[in-house]
Amino acid sequence: MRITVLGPWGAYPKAGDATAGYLIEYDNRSMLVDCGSGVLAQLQKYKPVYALNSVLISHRHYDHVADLGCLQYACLIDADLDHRREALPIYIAEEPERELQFKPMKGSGIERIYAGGRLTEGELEVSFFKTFHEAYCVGMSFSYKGKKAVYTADTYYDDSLIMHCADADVLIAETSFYADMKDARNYGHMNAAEVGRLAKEAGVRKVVLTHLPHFGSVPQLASEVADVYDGEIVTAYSGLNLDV
Ligand SMILES: Nc1ccn([C@@H]2O[C@@H]3COP(=O)(O)O[C@H]3[C@H]2O)c(=O)n1
Repeated sequence: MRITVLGPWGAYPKAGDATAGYLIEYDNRSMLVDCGSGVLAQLQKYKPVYALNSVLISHRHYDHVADLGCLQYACLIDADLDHRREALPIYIAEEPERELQFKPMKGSGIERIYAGGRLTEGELEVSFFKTFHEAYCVGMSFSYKGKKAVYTADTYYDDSLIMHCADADVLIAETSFYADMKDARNYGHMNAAEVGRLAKEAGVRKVVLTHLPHFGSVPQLASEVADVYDGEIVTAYSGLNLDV
């Protein structure tokens, strides 16, 4: 599978860029993971919106869903133009007892995903695990032909994340704060030292730092992760390809 980063920023996009969004391509299929601000514009650098087969949303914070309504409009227009024959399934993480915020539209459908759940699409298996954030949020583990990629989505550090990330070929980890931000947990996020610890304890082969902060010096994050973790470290940017 090939993962392309569409947006590496937390909170809001830098000029011309995007917040959380990842394109996963496998077996001639395309899955969008998170749909933050600017993601639709980034996506279309690589393929038309009607080429998407499914969408997964980790949680309903704006920097992960800001472009979702516009994505639904694109599906509506594509359906009217006959570019899209099947409704695009949009899977949104939400607690079982809560109503889903987004409503289906012509061209797209809305379905629920939750921690402990699974989704199988061809040879791609996705399992969802609980993360620790202000909104209900799921991390995602992708298995394809013996390879494993994990996306933490938004979370503070918790030892329970280790088993979900264990032995991943690639860990895409939110790295919202610098190592000296000891109370990252209070914001529902990880600092760079905690990302290093997670990558090390889980024994992952490569860690990709994402959900990047708008302050400080972003390259410093990788050196702070490297103080703890010996494997390969890449700081995400829009257009980064990860072949897993
Ligand atoms: N003191 C703060 C507070 C918040 N933030 C960012 O704002 C984002 C709000 O949505 P989120 O998904 O919880 O991620 C937060 C941080 O990236 C931040 O970078 N610094």
